[in-house]
Amino acid sequence: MAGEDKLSPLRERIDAIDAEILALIAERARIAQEVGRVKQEAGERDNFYRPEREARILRRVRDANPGPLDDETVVRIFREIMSACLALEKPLQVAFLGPEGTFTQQAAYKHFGQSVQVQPFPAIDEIFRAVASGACHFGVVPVENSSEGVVTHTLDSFLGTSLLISGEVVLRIHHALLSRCRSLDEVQEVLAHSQALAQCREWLDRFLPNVKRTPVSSNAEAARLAAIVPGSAAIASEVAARIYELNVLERNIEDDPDNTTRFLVIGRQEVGPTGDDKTSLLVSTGNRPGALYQVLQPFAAHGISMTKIESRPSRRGMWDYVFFIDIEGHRDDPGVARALRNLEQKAQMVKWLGSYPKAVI
Ligand SMILES: O=C(O)C(=O)C[C@]1(C(=O)O)C=C[C@@H](O)C=C1
Repeated sequence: MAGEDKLSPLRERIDAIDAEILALIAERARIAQEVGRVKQEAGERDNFYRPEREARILRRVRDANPGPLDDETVVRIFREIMSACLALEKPLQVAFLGPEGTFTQQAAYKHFGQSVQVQPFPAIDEIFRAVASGACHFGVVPVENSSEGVVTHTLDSFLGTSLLISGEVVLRIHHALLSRCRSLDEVQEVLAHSQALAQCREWLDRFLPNVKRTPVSSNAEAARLAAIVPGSAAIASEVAARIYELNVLERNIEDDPDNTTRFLVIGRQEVGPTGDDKTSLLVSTGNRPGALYQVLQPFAAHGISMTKIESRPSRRGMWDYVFFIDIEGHRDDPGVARALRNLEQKAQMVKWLGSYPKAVI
């Protein structure tokens, strides 16, 4: 075959490099096992996963990437190596909003790698319960979407929990239209989560204007139904198409090409500072004049930037609200610590929901 004589020496070099990579990965894995033994001897039972250390490693890899592979690709490769190393120390159980094939499952794998055991739960509050009870080490829940805003179920679940946020995951959301049908004109009903229906509204108005739209509990549930309800189609991910054996009738049907969802990782452990962190807070002020100003002022005074503020009913009475606030920095950073002390003097209640590394990719 043409060029074969030129390929052989290149392939020999690749073979030699693969042997070196394999030896180095094996050595890394043995050291991770040693780390696991040290943690065990120190009496750790559940604290094997160290998000702050992982974020530092992944940022170092991203910043040192010489190319030609892009940053996302090299981070993904190292993410998987670390995931496998952690599984040698202690396999993690991670709860996600199911069923199989949801974007939340993709977010869980993006954050923890493929070597964790993921477990689907049908509702957000069940994920909180699974983590609080110790049935799972961590949970992954959606918190906001760039076109649809906050996921109120998730915010409300923080009102009554002592769980902490240990990380965030940012995922680009690409919706596809999946069906057993062979073409768009056979489709009589579109099933999807209400947020996905809203995110694809312009596309649906244009290409399936007279087709019934039915909201269901998740996109993966829509895909599961589309496999058994004749004439139906689901809006879901291409991963769901593989799981439920559906045809991809159309790709990227979201109206906003930058459609992104942010997820939170919830757990029971505190995470140390990494130098590029976020802190989430729940603040209540009581219903008095200037309450919001009192909440914002300490951050402005200490030069802390706020990345999000969201108000929700407190469930304690009519017109009583709580604020969900995200700020830049870790609670151990001196500026953040000063702003929080100041805020505690002004607000009725300040609940720290966790300080955690910003998403690396
Ligand atoms: O440094 C540690 O504490 C480790 O356990 C090692 C390691 C790794 O593979 O680098 C694995 C899991 C932790 O979450 C962080 C890092």
